[in-house]
Amino acid sequence: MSHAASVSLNLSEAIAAAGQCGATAATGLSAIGLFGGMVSMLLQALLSAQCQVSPASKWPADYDGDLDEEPYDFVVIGAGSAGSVVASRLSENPDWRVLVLEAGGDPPAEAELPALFFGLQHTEFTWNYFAEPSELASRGLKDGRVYWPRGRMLGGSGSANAMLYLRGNRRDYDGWAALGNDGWSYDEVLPFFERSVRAQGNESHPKGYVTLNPFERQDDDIHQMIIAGGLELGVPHVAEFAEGSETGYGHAPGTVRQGERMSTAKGYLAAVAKARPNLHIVKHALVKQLHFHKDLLQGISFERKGRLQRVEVAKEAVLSAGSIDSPALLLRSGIGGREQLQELGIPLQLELPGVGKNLQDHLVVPLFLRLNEGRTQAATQQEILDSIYEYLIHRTGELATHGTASLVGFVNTNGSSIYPDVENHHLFFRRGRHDQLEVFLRGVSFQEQYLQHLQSLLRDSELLCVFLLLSHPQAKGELRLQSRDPALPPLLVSNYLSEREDVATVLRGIRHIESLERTQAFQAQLAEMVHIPIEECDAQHAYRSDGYWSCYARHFTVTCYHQTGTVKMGPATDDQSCVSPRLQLHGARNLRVADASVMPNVVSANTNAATVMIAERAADFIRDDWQHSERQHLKVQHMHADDL
Ligand SMILES: Cc1cc2nc3c(=O)[nH]c(=O)nc-3n(C[C@H](O)[C@H](O)[C@H](O)COP(=O)(O)OP(=O)(O)OC[C@H]3O[C@@H](n4cnc5c(N)ncnc54)[C@H](O)[C@@H]3O)c2cc1C
Repeated sequence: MSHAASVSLNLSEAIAAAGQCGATAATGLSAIGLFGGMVSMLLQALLSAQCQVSPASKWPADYDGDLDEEPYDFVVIGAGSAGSVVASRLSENPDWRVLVLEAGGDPPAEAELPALFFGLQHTEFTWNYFAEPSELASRGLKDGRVYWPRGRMLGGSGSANAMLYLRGNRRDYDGWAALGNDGWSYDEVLPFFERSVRAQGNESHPKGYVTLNPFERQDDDIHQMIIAGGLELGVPHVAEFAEGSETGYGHAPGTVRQGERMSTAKGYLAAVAKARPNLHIVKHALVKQLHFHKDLLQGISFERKGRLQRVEVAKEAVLSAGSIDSPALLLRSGIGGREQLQELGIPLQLELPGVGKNLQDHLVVPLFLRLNEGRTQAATQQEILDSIYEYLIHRTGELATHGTASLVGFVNTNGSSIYPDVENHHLFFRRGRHDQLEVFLRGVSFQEQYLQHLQSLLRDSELLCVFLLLSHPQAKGELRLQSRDPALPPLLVSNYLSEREDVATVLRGIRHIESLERTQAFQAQLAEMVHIPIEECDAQHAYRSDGYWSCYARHFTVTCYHQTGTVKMGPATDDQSCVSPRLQLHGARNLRVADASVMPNVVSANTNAATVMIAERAADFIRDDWQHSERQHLKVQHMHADDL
């Protein structure tokens, strides 16, 4: 980031003078109009550049035709990370009519700018879910509840996420296969990862719809400090996470292109929708229920513009509403544990006790380091203005990236394996960027007194927040319905830090960050762990003792937004599994689930890449099954003809 301002414009004075300048320009006394014309051209260019960030033409049209005419071959519920992929792949066959029902609409402009992704939270573009309060975790958050947003727009959470592209570790997928999920080992899923993306620097890769690129690098001194600190502790610097998430510090590529987000809704849907009359996308369509006759899904009802509608399914439906809404929709449709459904008075359609169970998430304990106290320049208003101009006109600069967030550290805190047990993300706040810190801390729901304390430090220091993420949580949470009324959100239980092993791993992760704090690289930037005053922890424990850090972790337990596993994949012999290894709902003939909810165990990395891979696999299974049966059908017809 360029910290030097080239022109010393006093912004407040300039704004105050603007009114007077307008009056002078109107009377035309002190200008001949040439310069005024140039300024007006600039203003028009800026306004038009603003409109180009997310114009409606960037997104597929909202289908407004008659949905009752004939059944759709395939109906995909949710146009998120996974649903967009499934719908795009299925509609490659021009003979198949494909319908997508998405509860949200087009993403707002803010979703396009990598730097603003936290700003989407707590808005109408997110499902604003909160987990239940717990004695064991998240006590320093508002109402003691951790906020679990999911994207509610085309692209789903993939339009609200931090765009980091990481596949997870070979061992994750081999572990899925070992649970009886044939075909899901790392070597078997790798081609589906490759199929989904255009590799970095390869704009003409024939397979992938989603482009990967490095994030523009800002705050290079901070990147170097973290990498050098890691090296001092023996954690390697990894040029590329070649085989998923192996231990080391390295830069993750982003699902980003020329400074703009590249969600699957953009890459897979918008890119093809105009050319595919067999693909219909209906926005603001809130699916309410799945209708079965015995084991056959026949129709889907949804609400749109205040009207309840129903669409019929000829071949299959694919549920891609994400790890919270997919199980919730199944439960509302009578698919789940018998007792829970009976309690709510929902008629049992299909007994699948695993629906909503096995909820896994990467909990995060954010730790703050104060840097360069008293010796760093505060960000100026002019730099902020420059960054807006730079983004609007060139799609580069501070707004085209999220600073240090792309620098990821996978660490094994036992030092005994290359399989990481924690992952670190890094969020850097320059001195004076109270606006950025505010958006972040409000996003993660910090209570006001903690927010104010951190804000006060930013007056004369920089802050580095290390997002300490638990890679393999032993504790599992749960999703239940609190009512059959779809207007009421499901009840979410995080169970964060309810297993001793998880607390122990978090403690080792914190010790790793303390060791980093003591390295020469960190000391050169005057790094010092922030002691946030927490009454309960300070009263009961010596600062930095194990007891203190456990107490700290139980106050500041947030999420990395990786909820998974609530409609678990597994063989029919596992009574907690909900879908087969071909992603078919156990006990139903024509319903598949394809999204992050099917992961039997959360991968040891951020979950978007794995979700896209799952969706590619789902489309492949469907194509295989139906093309095979259509070929069989044709063969039978031909045989009949020959017989005649
Ligand atoms: C803030 C945030 C940051 C993240 N950062 C990263 C990151 O940097 N890297 C990474 O790998 N992962 C990241 N993740 C996680 C990743 O984005 C998700 O794992 C992934 O997007 C999940 O995809 P999905 O298809 O399962 O669900 P989603 O993408 O959430 O899609 C579900 C879709 O279904 C729609 N829907 C839900 N209910 C209904 C209904 N009843 N009717 C109709 N439509 C419905 C939703 O509106 C949504 O569009 C992040 C997530 C969040 C929220």
